[in-house]
Parts: sequence; C-alpha cells; structure tokens
Amino acid sequence: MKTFAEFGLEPKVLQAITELGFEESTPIQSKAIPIALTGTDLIGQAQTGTGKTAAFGIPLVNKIPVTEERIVALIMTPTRELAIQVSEEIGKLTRYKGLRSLPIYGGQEIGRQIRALKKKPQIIIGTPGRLLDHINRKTIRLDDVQTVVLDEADEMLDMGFMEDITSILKLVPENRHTMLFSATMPPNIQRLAQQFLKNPEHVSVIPTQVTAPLIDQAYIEVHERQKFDALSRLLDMESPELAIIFGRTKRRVDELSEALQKRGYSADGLHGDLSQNQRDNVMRKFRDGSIDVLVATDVAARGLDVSGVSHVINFDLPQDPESYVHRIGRTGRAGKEGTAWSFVTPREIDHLHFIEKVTRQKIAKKPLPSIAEAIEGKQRVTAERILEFVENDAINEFKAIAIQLLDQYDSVNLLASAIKLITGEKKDVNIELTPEDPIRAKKRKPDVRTSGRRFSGGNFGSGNRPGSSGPRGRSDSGSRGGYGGRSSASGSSTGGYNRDRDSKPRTEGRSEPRRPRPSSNE
Ligand SMILES: Nc1ncnc2c1ncn2[C@@H]1O[C@H](COP(=O)(O)OP(=O)(O)OP(=O)(O)O)[C@@H](O)[C@H]1O
Ligand SMILES: [Mg+2]
Repeated sequence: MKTFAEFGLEPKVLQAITELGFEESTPIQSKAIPIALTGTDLIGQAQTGTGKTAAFGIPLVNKIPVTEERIVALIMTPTRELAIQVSEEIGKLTRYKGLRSLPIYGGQEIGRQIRALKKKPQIIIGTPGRLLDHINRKTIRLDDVQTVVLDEADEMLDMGFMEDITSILKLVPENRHTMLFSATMPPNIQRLAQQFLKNPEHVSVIPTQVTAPLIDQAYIEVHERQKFDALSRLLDMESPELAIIFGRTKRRVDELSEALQKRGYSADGLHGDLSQNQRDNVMRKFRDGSIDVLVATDVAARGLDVSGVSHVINFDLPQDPESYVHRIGRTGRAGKEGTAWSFVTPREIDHLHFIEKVTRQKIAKKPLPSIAEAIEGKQRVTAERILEFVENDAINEFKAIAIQLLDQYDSVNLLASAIKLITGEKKDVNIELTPEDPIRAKKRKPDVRTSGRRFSGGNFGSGNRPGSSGPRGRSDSGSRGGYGGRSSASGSSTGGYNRDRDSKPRTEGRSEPRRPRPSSNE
C-alpha cells in the first residue's frame, strides 16, 4: 500500500495526515486519491470503515488554494451527524493549510449558520434539505463550486432527496469534478451516476464479501418476547466496550433505552424525533464514553465513526441487506475487530437468508447465552474493574476499614458481597416492550440488479476471494491490507452526529415503498 508521501501532496496536507496518525493509505485511498487529484469524476466503493472520507477529503483539501474566498467545494451527506463528522475530518485534514469548512444541517439555528457563512468557508458539508433552504435565502451560492462529493448517495436517494439533489446540482457549474462514495452500490446509484457524473472511473475495493472482514457475525433465533432478556444476557456475557443496538422504530428505541437504563445499563437512545440538542448530547456522551450503549434507529447506520464500538446488535433485523451492511459496519473499523449479533424471530429466518445471499456471507447461528454465561460475564467485568483498582488507584484511605472487616468476617464472603454490590444486579425490574411485527422476507425482483451482483463482480467488484487482497484481509499479511491503524497522535475521533433519515417511514420498519419526502426536520 502506498504511503501518503507518494501522492505528491502539499507538505501542509501531508503534515495533517501524519498528525491524524495515518501511516499508510488504505486500499480505497491508494486507488482513489491519484484519480481524484487529476480531476476525473469517480465512483468509489469500499467496505465500511476503510477510510472513504479521507479518500475524497485529501484530494479536495489539497487542491483548494488558501487565498480562496468563495465556496468551491460541496459535500452532501444524508444525515446531520454525518455532516458534522465529515466536516470535522475535513477540518483535521486542513489544520495546517488553514482552509475553512462548515457543516450545514437541519435542526441547528439557521442564524448561526448564516453568521458562520460570513467567514467565507471554502468547503460546505451539508444535508440536502438545509442546503436548499440556504440557497433559497441566497445565503449560499453555488456558482463557484468546482468539486461536489456525494457521500452515501444511495441513502440520500432512499430518503427521498433525489429532487433536492437534482435542484442543487443544477446550480453547480457543469464543468465540475464530481465524486460519489458508498460501501454499497444498489441499482439506483448507477442511475444517479449516469445523470450527474461525466465518464466516471469506478474505483472499488470490494472482495466477494461486502461486509468488512474484521466483523465477526452471528445471529440468535429468539421469539419477539424473549428479545429483551436475550439482549441483557448478551450484553452481560460480552461486556462490550461500546455497543450500538439498532431498533426498528423510534418507539422501540425509546422503550429499549429506558428498559436498559432501568436494568442498570448505561444506555441512551438516538432517533429523528429528538431535538437536535438531544441528539448532539447523546452522541457526545457516547463518544466520550459516559454512556456505553447507544440504542438507535437507522439514523446511526450510515457512515458514523465512533472509535471503541466493539459490538453492533440488531435487536430487530433491518429491512434491507444494504442497511445490514452499514449497521454492522459501525464496528470493525480502521483495522480493529468487531462483533455483530442479530436477533431473528422464527418468522424472519427467510429474511436472514436473503441478507446472507445478497451480502454473500454466511451468518453463524449461536445459542441464546445462558443465564450462567451472562452472570459469569458480568462477574468477570467486575473482577477486572476491581483488579484495575488494585493496580492503579490510591486505595490507602479504604485500607483501615478493609482490615477491620477482614478481622470480623470471612474474606471470601466479604469479597463476594462486594462483587455483588458492584455488579449492580437489577434483574428483578420488570420490563415489557411493545412487540414489533416481524420483517417479511422481501425478495428482490429477479432482474439484472439482484442476486448480490451489486456487491461484487460486474462494474463494482474486483472478484477477489475473501481475504485474498481485500482491504484489511486478516489472512496473510498481518498488515491488514495496508491498514496500519493510527498512532496515538490521532486521539479519538470526536464530533457530533445525527442523521436525518429516520423521520421517514422506511426506517420505521415498514415494508412499504421507499422514497417518501423527507420531513421538514431535516
Ligand atoms: N490511512 C488510514 N490509516 C488509519 N486510519 C485511517 C486511515 N484513513 C482513515 N482512517 C480512519 O478510519 C476510520 C474510518 O474511516 P471512514 O469513516 O472514512 O470510513 P468509511 O469508509 O467512510 O466508512 P463508512 O462506509 O462506514 O462510511 C476513521 O476513524 C478514519 O479516521
Ligand atoms: Mg463514510
């Protein structure tokens, strides 16, 4: 894999990349960056968590002169959280160069955005609805835009943004440089590309399996009413560092996060009916580790990059295979390993097979964790926490009472009681969730676009065997396909996150046709 120095980037951009801790380029970066630097339109597809943001961000930042005072680059994302996150990453890449980038998204006070626009940002990252709002108010002009990026373009279409995207792109000069990126390439993306890109190069780093190879996937067959117990056992057994749990509807997310809190888990919920402030708060808490379980609708499925997410749990199966791929892709990012579990009710087994078929990936069946496994997991975590204290913390002030207690009581009984107390068993709290209907198996029409071809072969796939030369293949190289990870200089990624999509019916888990108009809360 190429080092970043080989691309002939400006020293200040290179310096920022080094600061981020990126040692080598990822496969999609090493393919896409040279093409993007020449100004050729491109369609980039690579597995989740493999650095697509920097693949378009680096060439973008490299080519804009610091003296520029107009908006010359426009990046569109489907959700608010993603707009913020991408803006932060662009901000980091341009740290030394000193370009200005600005996220523009619904839910944030427009006056604040208008004031920020007066500082003449060169790069705007926005969700389509709010962008149009600014365009209509004439607070954003696109006459000078030279580069357009559509991140998660298929998702924007699914959310019903086609019309908005079309109106926006009509205002951008035609001789622009356009790039489109996603981990999955469902059929509608090809139509979009035909319409808006000029002789694009297809750059794809997809072996036969579209899901990232470092994600260990499994499912558990459970009845709807057993799901909550299964979840708490699973959380106890696995003790995730950070976990994202996907629920089908906003109501589900509310009920589930409340139930988890009642049972003593440090959880909170994220969906599109929360205010922007609440959404930002939840994401901030999740990023800084003050909660370790994020319960979310598909609003959190795309693009979100939170370091430390070790587990994704599909409490409800997603409707589409693409959604499955993006959801589980919140873990196993940037060369780290991750685990994805899905709960499947007996009536949804066919739907699971459909997901397996389209993603060309077998998902292993595992038994429901037993109570014993759950207890053991919880106790193990408590014991680890205690041992950390023994090693690292100042505990002198507690030693007198410890000696006194040990004098009077049996040491094993004492420690066992302490562990019980710390473990915080709250299993007696009764939990009832409103049942969700099972997802019905939805077969795609057997036309050219079906049968998993979109994920491999054809225009988009390299046809490699899994692990042979795919990104981060864990098989032979040890370097994980050039993903050297990042040095500690990088710090953890920060930023806000929210996405606009779950204001629409599709995310709320009905098997209706897609593409309702996005609601005004965008
Ligand atoms: N060359 C690199 N070396 C190490 N880490 C990297 C490199 N490039 C990107 N990263 C980090 O990898 C993580 C994932 O990157 P990014 O969010 O761009 O993935 P993505 O391909 O867009 O995923 P998704 O399909 O989920 O949107 C980020 O934390 C990013 O900072
Ligand atoms: Mg991305």
